[in-house]
Amino acid sequence: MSESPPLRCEKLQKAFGKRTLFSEIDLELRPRERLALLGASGSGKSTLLHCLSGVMPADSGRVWLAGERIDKLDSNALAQIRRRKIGTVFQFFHLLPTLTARENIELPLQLLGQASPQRNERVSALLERMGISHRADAFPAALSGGEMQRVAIARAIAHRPPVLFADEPTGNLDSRSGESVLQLLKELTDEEGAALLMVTHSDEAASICQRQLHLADGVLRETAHPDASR
Ligand SMILES: Nc1ncnc2c1ncn2[C@@H]1O[C@H](COP(=O)(O)OP(=O)(O)OP(=O)(O)O)[C@@H](O)[C@H]1O
Repeated sequence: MSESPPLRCEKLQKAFGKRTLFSEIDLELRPRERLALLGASGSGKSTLLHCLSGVMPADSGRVWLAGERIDKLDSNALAQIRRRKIGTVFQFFHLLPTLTARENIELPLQLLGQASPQRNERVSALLERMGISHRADAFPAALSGGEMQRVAIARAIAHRPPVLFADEPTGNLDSRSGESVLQLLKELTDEEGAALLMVTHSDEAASICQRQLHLADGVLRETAHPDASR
């Protein structure tokens, strides 16, 4: 049996008041694929990401996460699916300030009821992989932006979701930390077999993706990648 696409939507439509941001959006993310979503400020990129990740209902259309249709679910069922099937990385990290780096990464595993020894093993391996083992017991306020984003990426992927969403993951980092965070995001999605949908304004960030889509006037257009082998 062929693998379900990690993410798929058909005829997705969203308006705010009289302004239709997009309509008739069809999109399929292939297994392990990284896709960049580009477009001018205000074109609706984040709104599309929110509709695809189940944060916000679309006005109409259908969305599947790893083969499960999510657009008609009640909030409990949706929360359960989102917990298992997606991880999200934000521009401003969104770490819980009262938890240490280790505890932030552990949280999604706890919510899924994973036993403590497996949790510890997974979190230690991720801390090591992200090069932040020495910061495991630090609270977010004591971490640099780059370190916070590494924790956030580890947290997003800890439960091995088939799809990661990232909204401007380097938007709040200097260029050097941004570059190393992108490299880690690329390597980690490859190693873990996760697909990635990333909203970005940055060509550098888009260059880690095999596919680039531009949203303009409510329409998605694919642009050829200048270096598809990256
Ligand atoms: N909850 C909301 N209610 C009303 N209007 C909204 C809401 N969320 C977003 N908008 C409007 O929808 C438009 C698209 O917003 P969105 O954040 O999706 O754009 P974007 O392409 O991600 O922009 P940017 O690149 O600046 O982050 C904007 O005009 C915004 O003001």
